[in-house]
Amino acid sequence: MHASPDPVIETRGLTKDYGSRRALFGLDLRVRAGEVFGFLGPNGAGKSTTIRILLDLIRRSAGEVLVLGRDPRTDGVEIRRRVGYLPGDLVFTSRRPARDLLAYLGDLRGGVPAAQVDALAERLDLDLSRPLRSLSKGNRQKVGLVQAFMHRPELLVLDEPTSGLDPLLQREFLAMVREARADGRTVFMSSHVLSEVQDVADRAAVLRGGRLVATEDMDALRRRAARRVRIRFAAPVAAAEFAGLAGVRDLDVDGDTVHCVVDGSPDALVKQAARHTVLELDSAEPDLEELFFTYYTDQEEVGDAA
Ligand SMILES: Nc1ncnc2c1ncn2[C@@H]1O[C@H](COP(=O)(O)OP(=O)(O)OP(=O)(O)O)[C@@H](O)[C@H]1O
Repeated sequence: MHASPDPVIETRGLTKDYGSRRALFGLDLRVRAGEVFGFLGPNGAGKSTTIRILLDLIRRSAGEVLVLGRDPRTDGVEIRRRVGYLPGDLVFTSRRPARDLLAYLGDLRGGVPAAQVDALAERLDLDLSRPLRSLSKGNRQKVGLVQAFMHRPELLVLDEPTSGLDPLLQREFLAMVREARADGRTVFMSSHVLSEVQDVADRAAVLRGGRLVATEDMDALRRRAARRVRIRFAAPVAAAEFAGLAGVRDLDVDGDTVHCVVDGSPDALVKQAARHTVLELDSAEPDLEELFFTYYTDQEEVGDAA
């Protein structure tokens, strides 16, 4: 599959009112072909509203929307056929086994080999013979994931895909997302926390109170993010040697041990440390959540001032 230069999802000035209450305020969103895009925001930010508009499950109040080059308002059926969609609120009332539902949905999408369904169910440790209405939240989520992935759609739109999955299954799910991207497919997934998407997303956008407050390239974000570093030397070191090094802050030197936070590249710190004998070095993963959180806080201040 070759990547198209056109965005797979594009919204311009997307606005949604529920009666007199505005849920989305002029959203401009572009998701590129072949990328994994994290759509982040706290509960009530408008993630599900946006996603439902993309699938034409609800209608926008204003603005423009294109999904796979089509307008959901006129081509909703085609979009829903071509997209793998996981709803955020999956409820099943049927007594029939999960296998029947998946076979039915597979037929609607032009036929999906049973072996493909079985392989996904096995990966997610899902028993397809159980009646749908008896399934726990986690198992319902697995059925939702199988139906979203099983026809190998060119675009996956997943609303809170990791909710209800234990850590092992979350990892399996992320592997499925990586495989989809390796096949040239596009994944748009929402979450209320960055940590669930940070390892897999190429870019992420933050939605707050119905407004897009940031869109970030994850690699760039990682490079900018702060890391907490601890270095223990063979002999005591002087604080003055480490104070003022490029990127180093919150320095605390306690005899032979240096604690600090490094913004961006640790190069200056590493070179200074290398003048001594280093016994131990720990560097905590950058806290991207904290970096993203600053956007939320900034926005809150703007909102409070208004
Ligand atoms: N059918 C509806 N009628 C009225 N208001 C609604 C409706 N659906 C959502 N809202 C409101 O619109 C806002 C956005 O909700 P939405 O469900 O899109 O947020 P979300 O980011 O998906 O959050 P969550 O993770 O809690 O679902 C919220 O204030 C919500 O109360």
